[in-house]
Amino acid sequence: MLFHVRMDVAIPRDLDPEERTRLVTTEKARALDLQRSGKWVHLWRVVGAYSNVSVFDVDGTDELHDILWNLPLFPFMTITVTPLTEHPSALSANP
Ligand SMILES: O=C(O)CC1=CCC(=O)O1
Repeated sequence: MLFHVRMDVAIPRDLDPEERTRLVTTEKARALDLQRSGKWVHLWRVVGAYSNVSVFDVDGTDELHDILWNLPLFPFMTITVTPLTEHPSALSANP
């Protein structure tokens, strides 16, 4: 199943800088692993915001929830999930 996910990041300004660096570094490593595994299909920065829009290809809502819940920056993100299905006018639906 495909899901569009928007993540708006808000790390507290007073967070210890070393902890901030550790979180961002581990988040990046996790994101790269998930992209290599094929679960995190797209990862785009939203222009002008500390936000991303992503597409995940996972077995279902439980797997997506587990992935998002375990992201290092999860405590500092507001996450909006939109399930996707093929549009009937998409090229992929009209070979
Ligand atoms: O910077 C972000 O948008 C949050 C994030 C998701 C994956 C990553 O490496 O950073």
